[in-house]
Amino acid sequence: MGGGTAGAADSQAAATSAAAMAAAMAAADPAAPLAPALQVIVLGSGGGPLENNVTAFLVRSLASGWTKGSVVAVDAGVHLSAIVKILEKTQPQQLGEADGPSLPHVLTTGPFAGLEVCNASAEANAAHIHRDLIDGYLITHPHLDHIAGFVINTAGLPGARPKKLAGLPTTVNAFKNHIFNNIIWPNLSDENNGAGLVTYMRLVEGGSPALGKGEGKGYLEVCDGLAVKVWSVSHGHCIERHSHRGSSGSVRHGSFDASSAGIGGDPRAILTPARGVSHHHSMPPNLGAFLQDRMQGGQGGILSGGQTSRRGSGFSGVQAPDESVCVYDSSAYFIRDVTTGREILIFGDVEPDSVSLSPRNRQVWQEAGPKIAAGKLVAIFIECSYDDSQCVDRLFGHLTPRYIIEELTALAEEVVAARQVTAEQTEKPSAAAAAAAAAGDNKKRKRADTGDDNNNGGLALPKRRPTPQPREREPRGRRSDDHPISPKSLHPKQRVSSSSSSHGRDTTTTTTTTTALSQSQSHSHSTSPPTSVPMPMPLPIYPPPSGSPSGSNPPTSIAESDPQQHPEEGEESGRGLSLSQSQHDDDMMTSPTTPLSTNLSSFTHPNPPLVSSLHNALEGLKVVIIHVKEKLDGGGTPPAGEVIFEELGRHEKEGVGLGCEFVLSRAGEDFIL
Ligand SMILES: Nc1ncnc2c1ncn2[C@@H]1O[C@@H]2COP(=O)(O)O[C@H]2[C@H]1O
Repeated sequence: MGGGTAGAADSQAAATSAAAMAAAMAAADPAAPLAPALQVIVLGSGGGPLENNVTAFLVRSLASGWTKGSVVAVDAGVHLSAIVKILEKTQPQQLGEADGPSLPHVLTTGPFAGLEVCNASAEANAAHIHRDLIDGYLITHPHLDHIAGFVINTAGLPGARPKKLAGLPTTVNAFKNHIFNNIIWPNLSDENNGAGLVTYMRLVEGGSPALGKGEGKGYLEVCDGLAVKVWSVSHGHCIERHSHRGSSGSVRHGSFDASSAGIGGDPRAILTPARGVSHHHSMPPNLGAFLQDRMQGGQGGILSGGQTSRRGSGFSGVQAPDESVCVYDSSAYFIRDVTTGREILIFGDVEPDSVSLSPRNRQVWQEAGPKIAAGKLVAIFIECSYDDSQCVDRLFGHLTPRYIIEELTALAEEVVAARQVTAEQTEKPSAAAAAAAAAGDNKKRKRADTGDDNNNGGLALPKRRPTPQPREREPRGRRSDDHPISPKSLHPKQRVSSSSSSHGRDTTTTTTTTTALSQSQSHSHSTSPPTSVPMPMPLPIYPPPSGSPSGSNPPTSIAESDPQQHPEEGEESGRGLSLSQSQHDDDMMTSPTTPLSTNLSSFTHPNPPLVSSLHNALEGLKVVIIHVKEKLDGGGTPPAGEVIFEELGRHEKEGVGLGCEFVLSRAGEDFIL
């Protein structure tokens, strides 16, 4: 597990030279596997409630060594204290003392192996790392558990250069208006007569086409050897009357919630690129900038039917008098090693497309798919805040294992499509030309038949699920709840049992899907009647593809999956799988974020050829689980991360088997990728 903490200075140096070699090899042979090029240090792996382990990473290009400004932080819920903790564990004993290693000293173990330190004190060395090595902070969203370390550390440790605070304009605006506002915290920024310790970098969503070239087009170089591209994603919704939000005069930039925009036609036409391999065919990569321009140009009315769209920072909702739903913006960063082109993808908090009022994950997967197919994108850091027992109305904009699988299935579709395009493109030109000529008419006819007008460059792609539609909102007239409300108090009549909410999360445990969990937690959780329990969405579990490795050696043997032989497990799985549509709909009414029934049917009636092709589609990809929320139950309950890990493994085994490697992140560890 984990990355390369075992690595000593030797291995770090080897990795660095390997990165240089890889670049040379890649230039000679584009198909050659790339050597590690990136390091990710996990400073904070959790999502609370413990405030000393909240989201924070350091990323660097191995080729850059430990030079000034060579490290970029991704979120900084914790920061300096976590670096101190790592150094305290990994600096040699008696460093700088008569009977210990002399100073300066090159660390030989831990995530900072290879770094020369000049102090015996771990704190002083951590201060050096913060002050001199880390220049840029990529913030996914402005929630406290992602920014607190940065805010506190930056005031106390000014360096010679301002820290670059980079994020979507919504994030930057939130810092301006709600953090560095001389109320919550002094204005450390270089705007509005601030102290100048922080300079804001407003990133263009989807990358600016004016930046970079070739495969690096659109990427912004944020530090030595690293370039980034950001996409906005959704992190739950807020359902309250909030006239205070957006009243600051900040116009929301970047991401765009067409579901609430009042734009005619299918919102996916704008939000979601066509199912082509490259969405850039159908949408400018800097859609955010385009919309930003439109809005700044006094055309904000396009968002709200003629009303000025003034929105609160970090929200995708439209601040219109008759609108009371907004979506928290978060983001996902593609981080690219400039020398080798190797990439990782790090998500901030994110919710599943299937429950989102503003589904935006598909566009990230459409960008990621071809990169995975090309072997460039090697790891995805994605949150899994809760285990599968968390009911939908308590997701608060987060993922659980079942939704991770759902999202990764969408990614797998994009990877398969990209591979197919590559395969077709590398066919003999003459054969391809002949086939294209022969198939041209057919395809035209087929597109007309299906109504699918996506332009895939003339290539027949496997049919992928469309991005879920934003949920239709109730007509205003039908809502009597025109008061500040929380999501869980919506549709009170539709709630099956009021005891469900009073029991909180405990009532959800009957949805537990792992045998281990049900055994270990059955004593400590309430046993509410099943009718009061929101049921889980059926998982995207497909039969193993015939002829595939799992066909001959299926991960779930008949005996294993036979409910007669394993009644407990069979019952749980069976319930999730055989749930009727009407029963499912009833259960999901407990949540305002009820997944669309179309999503459900897409899971229960998958396209067989596509399902088959998804098996092992993500082989070679590392999926690092972050932002796990501890339950702090005590009493021998397994840590939340272990439960999540087990559930992911079970979904992999019983589902299509996407083939990726799941890794649970832990603070203090690192990944060499
Ligand atoms: N409506 C709500 N009621 C109670 N807790 C919430 C609500 N919305 C968000 N939260 C919690 O607040 C937390 C803020 O950070 P997170 O998004 O990590 O996780 C969130 C939930 O744990």
